[in-house]
Amino acid sequence: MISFKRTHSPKSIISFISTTSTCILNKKVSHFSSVVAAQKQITASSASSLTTGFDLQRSLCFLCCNCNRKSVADPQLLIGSLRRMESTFNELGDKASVLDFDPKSADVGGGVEDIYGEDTATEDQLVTPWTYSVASGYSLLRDPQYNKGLAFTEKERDTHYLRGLLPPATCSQQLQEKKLMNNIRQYQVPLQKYMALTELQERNERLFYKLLIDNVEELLPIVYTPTVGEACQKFGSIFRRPQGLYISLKEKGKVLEVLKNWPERTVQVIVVTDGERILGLGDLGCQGMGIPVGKLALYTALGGVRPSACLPITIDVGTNNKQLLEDEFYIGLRQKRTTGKEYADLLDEFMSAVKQNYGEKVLIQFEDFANHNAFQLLEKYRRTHLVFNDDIQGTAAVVLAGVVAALRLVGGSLSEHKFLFLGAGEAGTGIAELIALEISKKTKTPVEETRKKIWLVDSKGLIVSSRKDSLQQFKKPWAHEHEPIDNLLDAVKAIKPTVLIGSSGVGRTFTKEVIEAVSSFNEKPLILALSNPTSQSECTAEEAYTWSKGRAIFASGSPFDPVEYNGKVYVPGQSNNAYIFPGFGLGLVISGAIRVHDDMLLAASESLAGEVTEEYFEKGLIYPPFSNIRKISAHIAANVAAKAYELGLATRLPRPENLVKYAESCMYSPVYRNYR
Ligand SMILES: NC(=O)C1=CN([C@@H]2O[C@H](COP(=O)(O)OP(=O)(O)OC[C@H]3O[C@@H](n4cnc5c(N)ncnc54)[C@H](OP(=O)(O)O)[C@@H]3O)[C@@H](O)[C@H]2O)C=CC1
Ligand SMILES: CC(=O)C(=O)O
Ligand SMILES: [Mg+2]
Repeated sequence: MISFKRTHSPKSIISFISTTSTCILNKKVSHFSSVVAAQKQITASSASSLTTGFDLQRSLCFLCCNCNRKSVADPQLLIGSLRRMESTFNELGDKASVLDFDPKSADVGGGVEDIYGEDTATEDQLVTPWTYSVASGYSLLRDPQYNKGLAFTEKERDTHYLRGLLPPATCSQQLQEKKLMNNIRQYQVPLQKYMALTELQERNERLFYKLLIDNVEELLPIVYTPTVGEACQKFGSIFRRPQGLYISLKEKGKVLEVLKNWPERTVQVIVVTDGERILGLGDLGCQGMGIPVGKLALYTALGGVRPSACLPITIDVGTNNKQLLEDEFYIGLRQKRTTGKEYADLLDEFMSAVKQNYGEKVLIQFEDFANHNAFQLLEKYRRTHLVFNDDIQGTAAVVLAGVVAALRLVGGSLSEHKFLFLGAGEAGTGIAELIALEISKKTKTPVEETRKKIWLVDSKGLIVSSRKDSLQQFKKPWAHEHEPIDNLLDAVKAIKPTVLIGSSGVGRTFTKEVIEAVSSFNEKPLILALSNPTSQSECTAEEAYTWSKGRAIFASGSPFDPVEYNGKVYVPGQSNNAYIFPGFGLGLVISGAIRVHDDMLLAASESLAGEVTEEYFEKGLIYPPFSNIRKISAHIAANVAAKAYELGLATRLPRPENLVKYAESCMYSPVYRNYR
């Protein structure tokens, strides 16, 4: 048996960690609890030495005798590491007591025999799924967090046992990026591009993020809407390796244990879905996992949150999607959705377990829950957890920003405009409420009054007071006095909105008649078709420009190409919460915020609106391009953090003086690190 004793001093461990990169364990280590105390002691005594970016807990686990890790798959590799570790310590002046290790006493041999009996085991014999414990050599190439492929330098190839495992050529990250973009551009089918990018993410994480950051406008439609929608629909067929954590009804009573199976301990942002309202595609059950994975990729690429600090989660409570239940490749529980107490209990267990495992400051972003759960979950947990509903709150902030920016083009103040929504769910009522709040704050008018400028249409028609008793709770504030109207066109004619917003999840509902009607009483109608993916957009960019005779100011949830109309090129903007949530989350993380407050949403929105400069207005754009998004996210983060400090909700003290600089300094960079 190989065992280690942690008899050396904290100083020597720190020195070791910063000088022996081969001792970084791979992600499969699960014996963390025994090293937490040691970590605390070491962190306290030598915090300033911890600048290497290595994972201290993982490295310590390697050294900890309590772990009782019986073996590793390649003893020779381990012995090599230990020898170098010994000499490192000796060089540093720490003597022989550093390591109590005798390779001769190891009960594992080397060679090519089936020493673990895995190959010869019969079906009813149990085998142990051994894993490499040292990211070096072959395991380093297989570790997406550290793999650099051909970009490993000659020296790194020597130091990390990579000789012969790679072809002789070396190349830069830039060249790798060029090659990959060439490859990706050759795929004609967006889903193939999605799969190629997923494969890259699992192979070489830094290269994946470098590609995404440097080519954000080209790749966003692949890793995000619209392609991610198709990926979720076909998730079972294209599923290769799990990318997040699946918590199903089977794990009831064991959710904390499931969370502990996740290899990373320092999680800052969780995006969680139960898959019931995936974009405008409905209930995709467990296959909704593509959404948390995609959103968190944007957290890293657009907002600079470290990938290891991001955790995608799908809660599988069944699905009511008959087609999926009958699909042989479906990856989720094959049962109808559970509701009521069983659902609430599982969610409650999840929320408690997250807090217990990751503490008070982990951000839980609810994503694509159906509205009958989404509002209740937000209401239930917003006072006890750091929770944020992207569809309700993130969308609200992004749309408010777009509308405020558009005022520069259409004129008037926010309170002088009249809003009509098609769709009165999470997005619709969330946006409506934030607009009403902003007007209320700006004009010092009660929000009950400012709501009267905003009208919503749902599947049954205009929301009016005579329907109040039968309305869901979140619709009731919008039940104004008016005679019933059962369709959008008549509602447009009666209300005469200056701003028309689609959040119904139903495509092609802004018909020619609707757009002509709204254009008949507005010089420049503001039309936002928010529903995703592209197939569900209330209208296309071309329809908006053509039917309004080039007068509409248009943005959509999923991207559309520029449109030429009457010899002029119109560039549609993308009104998507992706502008907000990465920077918003970063702001919460860097300030150590413990709760989300509506004023933080207003702060984020104001920051985004402020990024729209004259050059974009001239093109009719009401959002800045995504190519500037990291700078935009840093500003949003700074504004959100400033608000958190102002409200007394920030715990990271003292407050950094320059929050923009601080936010930028916290952002993850995907440029390769050099290994010792
Ligand atoms: N661009 C962005 O950033 C975002 C876009 N979205 C998109 O918005 C859409 C809606 O999302 P969300 O609000 O969460 O969904 P919800 O299910 O909460 O709300 C949908 C609303 O649309 C109404 N509706 C459905 N069909 C019709 C119809 N034929 N005519 C009129 N109203 C209809 C529903 O009416 P009823 O209540 O009567 O059933 C409901 O009020 C989705 O496509 C989603 O992708 C969402 C978040 C962000
Ligand atoms: C963008 C988004 O969050 C949605 O469509 O649900
Ligand atoms: Mg969403």
